[in-house]
This record gives sequence, structure tokens and C-alpha cells, in this order.
Amino acid sequence: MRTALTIAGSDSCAGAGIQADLKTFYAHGVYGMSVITAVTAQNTKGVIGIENISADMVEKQLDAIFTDIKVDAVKVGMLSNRDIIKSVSRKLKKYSPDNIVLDPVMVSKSGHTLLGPDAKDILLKELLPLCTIVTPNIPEAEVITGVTINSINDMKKSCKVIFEMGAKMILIKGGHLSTDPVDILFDGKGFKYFIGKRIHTKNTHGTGCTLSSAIASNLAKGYSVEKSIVKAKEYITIAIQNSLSIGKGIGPTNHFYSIYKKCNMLKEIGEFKNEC
Ligand SMILES: Nc1ncnc2c1ncn2[C@@H]1O[C@H](COP(=O)(O)OP(=O)(O)OP(=O)(O)O)[C@@H](O)[C@H]1O
Ligand SMILES: Cc1ncc(COP(=O)(O)O)c(N)n1
Repeated sequence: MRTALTIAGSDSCAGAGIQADLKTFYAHGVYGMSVITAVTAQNTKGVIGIENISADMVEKQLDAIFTDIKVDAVKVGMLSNRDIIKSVSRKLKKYSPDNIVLDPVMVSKSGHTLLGPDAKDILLKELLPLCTIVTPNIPEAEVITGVTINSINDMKKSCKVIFEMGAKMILIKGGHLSTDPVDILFDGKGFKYFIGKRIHTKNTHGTGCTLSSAIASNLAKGYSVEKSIVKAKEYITIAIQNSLSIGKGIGPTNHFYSIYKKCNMLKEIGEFKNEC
């Protein structure tokens, strides 16, 4: 079985962070593992508290996994502060896994800061160049580049700036556009466009976490970066279409629906015999 590791924060309501990542790995048939960088007290309405894990304990978790188990892909999410970023970068440099997807989480959908203001520079300098692909949303791309994004052209300009900073591949996600969402991939040579239809729902908690861990799952299974994004977009679209009105705020996406659909499909073609 292929394996994937998430290095991210815990979200107590499980719409985003470690919990969303592990659900996504599971739904993709990939063995999921976790290194927790912070514990957040969080629900669909917002973030109530954050307690960071010490950099030393983050390193111990990384050593525990990498000295024992082959990791086919890594997804990196919330990293909180400079010390944690330095530790994660050092260990990823040392163990050098084949595929690293960096979701540069900065602010939650509910507006809470998840990355210290002094941590951005070290993230870009130490971690960005180690990653196969970085997946900022529009506000994150604006903070990284200083380029205001109002159009597809602005997204393309930002991709080029992030490439110049040392990223190998950049996917700027269009969930925050006012139009239909268009995600743009740049590999230093050309652009690819992943065009979606906007699903009108308030329940989009954890969409970025889910997309990046779906990309990591597909990379772990050996798909190319482009194919991994196409398949991850299919997954997130179904998860948003069937998102859940749980709680009073921004509800989570629905991972179960994808598994359920897959099981029924396998049943139909006679390859799934057990109860699903
Ligand atoms: N309402 C929507 N309808 C269809 N696709 C969407 C919608 N919102 C987001 N997406 C898609 O979901 C993926 C994640 O994009 P988004 O811009 O929401 O990331 P994000 O802001 O990092 O998410 P989060 O911070 O909530 O985890 C992208 O592929 C985007 O196109
Ligand atoms: C632990 C953790 N990681 C990431 C996010 C971003 O997700 P969102 O933007 O949907 O709030 C979050 N809220 N919590």
C-alpha cells in the first residue's frame, strides 16, 4: 500500500487540518500518517485557541516515521512559527521524500491567523525550494508576492513571482475568485488551467487542505503532477457538492460521499463483495 504523511495542525471540528488530510488519504486508499504541529480549538464558527507543539517534538514525530516507514508523499499544512518551519525543513532535507505538497496555510476561512507574522520569510526561504508543488489560495499568493489579485492575469503574474522565489511548481487556487473558480498551474515554462463551476454553498471549511492532501495521495500512487491535480479537483468538487451543514458557521466538505460512490461503482462492476 502507498503511504502519505501530513505535517499540519489539528482541527478539533475536523473540517480542515490533520483530520481532513487523514480522511482524504483514507478515501484515496493510501495509508495516512500524521505529524502534528499545533492543536487548535476550532469549530465551524472560528478558532478559539491554538497551542503549538514544540519544534523538538515535531522533529521526534518526523524521525519516528522516516526512520521506519517509506513515505511516498508528504503534505505540509499549518506550521505556526519559525522554529517549527526550521525543524520541518531540516528533516525534509535530510529524509528527502519524493513528493512534497506545500499548502502555505496562513489564515483560516473564519479569519484567524494560523502562521506567525515573522514566519513567512523562513517558509519561503527554507521550505519552498524543497517542495514539488506549492498551492496558495489567492489571499496567500497576495501575501507571498505583494501582487494584488483581481484577475486571471494577476494570478499568472503571481505564479511567475513565486517561481522566481524558488518554487518548482505553483498552483494558485481560485476558490476566492468572485467568478467560477479557476486554479492555475505554472511549472516555469507554461500555464495549465483547471476550470471549475462554482458550487453555491457556505460549507467550504477545509477545501484547501482537502485539495492538497488529494494531490499528495495521487502523487503517492504514482500519477504525474498534472493528473494528480485533475483527479484531486474531481474529489474536492464532489466533496463540496455534498458538503455538510454541520454547526452554525462554515461547515465541512464531505469525504464519505466519495468513498460511498466508489464502493457502489465497484459493486456495480462486481469487484467489491463486502458491505460498504
Ligand atoms: N464554491 C466552490 N465551488 C467549486 N469549487 C471550489 C469552491 N470553493 C473552492 N473551490 C475549489 O476548492 C479548491 C480549494 O480552493 P480554495 O481557494 O477554497 O482554497 P483555500 O482557501 O486554501 O481553502 P481553505 O483555506 O478553506 O482550506 C480549489 O480547487 C478551488 O477551485
Ligand atoms: C488546523 C487548520 N489547518 C488549516 C486550516 C485552514 O482551513 P480553512 O481556511 O478552511 O479554515 C484550518 N482552519 N485549521
